[in-house]
Amino acid sequence: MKTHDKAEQLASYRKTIDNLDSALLHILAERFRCTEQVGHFKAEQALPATDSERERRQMDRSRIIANEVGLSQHFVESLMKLIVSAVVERHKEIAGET
Ligand SMILES: O=C(O)C(=O)C[C@]1(C(=O)O)C=C[C@@H](O)C=C1
Repeated sequence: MKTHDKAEQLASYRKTIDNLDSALLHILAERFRCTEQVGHFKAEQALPATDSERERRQMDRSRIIANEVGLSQHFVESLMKLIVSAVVERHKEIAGET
């Protein structure tokens, strides 16, 4: 492959990566918009920010999906924990505001 073609190939891969990153972040923002509503609902109903049983079931489900799509279970679990811990922090903030 010529140097120019190699550069074009890499640029093409990176365009795809940028599109996928954008899609991922849009979906993540949509999830946070939903959990924001859950946070307000929980605060209004005086429910705790954390639901450990729900998180356990989510982790089980995430591990199954990770296997189905060929992602590392460890990676998916870490990612889900990162996201859910940010949600719990936000729910605590909302509860403190009300
Ligand atoms: O399902 C809930 O009760 C939520 O508050 C949402 C969520 C999540 O981000 O998925 C966040 C915190 C809970 O501990 C469990 C799950």
